[in-house]
Amino acid sequence: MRSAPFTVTVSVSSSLPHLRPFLSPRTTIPNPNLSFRQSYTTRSDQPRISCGATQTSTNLLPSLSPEIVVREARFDDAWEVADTHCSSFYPNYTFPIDLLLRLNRFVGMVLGFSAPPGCMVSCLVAVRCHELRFWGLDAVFGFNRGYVAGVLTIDTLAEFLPRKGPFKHRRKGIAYISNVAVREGDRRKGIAKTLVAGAESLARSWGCRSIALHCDSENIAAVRLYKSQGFRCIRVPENAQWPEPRSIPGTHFNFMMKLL
Ligand SMILES: CC(=O)SCCNC(=O)CCNC(=O)[C@H](O)C(C)(C)COP(=O)(O)OP(=O)(O)OC[C@H]1O[C@@H](n2cnc3c(N)ncnc32)[C@H](O)[C@@H]1OP(=O)(O)O
Repeated sequence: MRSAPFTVTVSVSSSLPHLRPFLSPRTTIPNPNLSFRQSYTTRSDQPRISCGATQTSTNLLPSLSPEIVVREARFDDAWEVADTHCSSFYPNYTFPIDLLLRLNRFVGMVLGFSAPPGCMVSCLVAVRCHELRFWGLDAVFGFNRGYVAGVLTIDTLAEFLPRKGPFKHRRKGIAYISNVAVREGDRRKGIAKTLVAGAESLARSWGCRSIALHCDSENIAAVRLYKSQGFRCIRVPENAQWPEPRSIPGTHFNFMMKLL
C-alpha cells in the first residue's frame, strides 16, 4: 500500500487545559466540546487557533449512523489517527518498525505542521461509538468515547497541483484530499464514502470550487471509491511535470477531480 505524505494539522480540544496557553488571547471559546482547527493566517506562519468555521463545518459533516460519526480530529485522537493510518498503509510491518512508524506519525500530529498564510489543513476522523451504554455515566466520564475507524486529510496547500502563471502562484479554491484510510475490520461499510462527503462539506465551507486527489491507479478499491463519489480522472499531459505525492518509484497515479 502506498500513501501520500501525511500533512495533518493537529486540532486541539479546548477542553485540554495544557493547550490553553497556545490559544491566542483574542480567541473566544464558545463551546468547550468543539474541536479547534489550526488555520494559518499570519505572515510568520505561526499557527493561530481559530474557531467558528469549525462549528459550521461540524454541523455540516455527515454521519453514517448514530454509531459512526465524522468530525474533525482532536488532540486526543492523535494516536488512533496514527494507528489507523499505519495499519492501513503499512499492514505488513512488524515490531519494532510498525511502532516506529506510528510514533513518527503521532509526533508529527502532536507537533503540528507549518503551512503558508491563508491555507487550511484539517484531519477528519470517523469515530465508531461503542454500543455499550452505562446509564449515561459513559458520557460523564468519557470512558465510552469510541474509537477512530477511519481518517482523511484535507488541505488547501495545493502542493500537488500545478502552479499558476509566470510567478508560479499557488492555486486557490481547490481542496486536496490525501491519506484516506479505514481500519480493516471496518471496511465496506461506507466509512470512506462518508469521510469523502465530509471533506467535500468542509471544502465548500472554505470557499473551494473543486476538490482533487492523487490515487494509485492500481488501488482498485480507492479508484472505485472516488469514481462512485463523482470524481473523474484528469489526463495529465506527458511533459507537464506536475508535482506528485512521494511514493514507491514506478507508482502510477490517477489525478482525480470533482467540481463542488
Ligand atoms: C487519496 C488517497 O488517500 S488514496 C488512498 C486510499 N487508501 C488506501 O488504499 C488505504 C487502504 N484501504 C482502505 O483504507 C480502504 O479500503 C478504502 C479507504 C480504500 C475504502 O474504505 P471503505 O470504508 O471500505 O470504503 P466504503 O465502504 O466507503 O466503499 C465505498 C466504495 O468504494 C469501493 N470499494 C471499497 N472497497 C472496495 C474493495 N475492496 N473492492 C472494490 N471496491 C471497493 C466500492 O465501490 C464501495 O462502494 P460499495 O460498497 O457500495 O460497492
